[in-house]
Amino acid sequence: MSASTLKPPVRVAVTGAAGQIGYALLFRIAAGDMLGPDQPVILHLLEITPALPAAQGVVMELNDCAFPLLAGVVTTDDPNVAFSDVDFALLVGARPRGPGMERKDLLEANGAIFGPQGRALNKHAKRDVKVLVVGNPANTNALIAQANAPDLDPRCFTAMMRLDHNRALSLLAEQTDTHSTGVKKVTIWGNHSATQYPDISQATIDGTPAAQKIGRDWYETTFIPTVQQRGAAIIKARGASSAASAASAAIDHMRNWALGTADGDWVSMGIPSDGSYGIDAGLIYGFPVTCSGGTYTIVPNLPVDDFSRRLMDATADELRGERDAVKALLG
Ligand SMILES: NC(=O)c1ccc[n+]([C@@H]2O[C@H](COP(=O)([O-])OP(=O)(O)OC[C@H]3O[C@@H](n4cnc5c(N)ncnc54)[C@H](O)[C@@H]3O)[C@@H](O)[C@H]2O)c1
Ligand SMILES: O=C(O)C[C@H](O)C(=O)O
Repeated sequence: MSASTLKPPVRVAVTGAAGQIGYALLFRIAAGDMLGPDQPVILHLLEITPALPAAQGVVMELNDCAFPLLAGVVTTDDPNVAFSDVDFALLVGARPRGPGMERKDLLEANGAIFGPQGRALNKHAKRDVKVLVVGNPANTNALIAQANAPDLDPRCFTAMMRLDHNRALSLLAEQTDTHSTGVKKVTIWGNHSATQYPDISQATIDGTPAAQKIGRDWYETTFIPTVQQRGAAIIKARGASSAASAASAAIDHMRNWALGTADGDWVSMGIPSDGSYGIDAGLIYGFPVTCSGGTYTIVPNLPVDDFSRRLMDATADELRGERDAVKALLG
């Protein structure tokens, strides 16, 4: 692409830039996977002070790739610098869980990171900044950041459900011997946790309702728990939490938010509830959404049967409990 067909650069902040997700994410953003082949980016990397030398090493490697779309890199340990004028912010920097832990066990250690970052975004980011929280527990960390950014539209803050969504697509494709691109209209409701509800009641597989292709028993006893527990299974297998697949999901989430979703399908995003589907307004909850023109819209009027209602309410209950546990951090 010639320089004259490129858009003006946008600023993309990534926190935890020296971590394992950061390492899988930054090169793909700089290659244009997130915002397209005509969109130059200036990366703003935030790390804690002791990790700055490692972050500098990542910058050396970014430079060594000579990416045509990389228009600059800012590296800092100061959120006020990192979030200055940013159009996008991917909040990854936080502790990962180890074996035997649930993601909410990280609330105390990680919750404290997101208040100051919310305040810095409030002061310095573009007013239409798109924020994706990846650091766990992602939904409640997004709530903390949002609560500390009262001058930004609350809808600027989202949490990542896309890894769960992609896991569900892939598992359904494997089970029905097709490709994940043939699987549409899957929803991950609720929390990015073991209570999430991977719902295939509206899903189609190669155009046929999923319920006609897979048995109810496999759905309830294998599919749902496998998607819910996939993060723990990766930790067990790798000895470290998912990184490349998490980075890929973050790219997918931001690309769809910025550039739109495909006709005839939707994606799952953790977004502030507007009360749709009986979910308390304000909770950062996974919903089915379509995106267009840089905004997301909850898919309306889907039927909810008793089975779905029970699982949607259970994951909302967990989010309410997490919100109550961090009351002191909510500004
Ligand atoms: N939402 C999801 O689907 C999903 C998927 C995978 C991992 N995660 C979560 O993402 C987070 C990061 O995972 P990882 O594997 O990259 O961990 P990691 O330990 O490899 O990297 C985390 C990085 O964040 C940095 N960091 C810590 N505090 C920071 C702060 N205040 N500001 C900036 N940087 C800071 C650390 O120095 C470290 O370099 C974890 O909380 C993990 O559980 C979420
Ligand atoms: O499971 C984890 O702790 C990491 C991440 O949230 C995942 O789902 O892989």
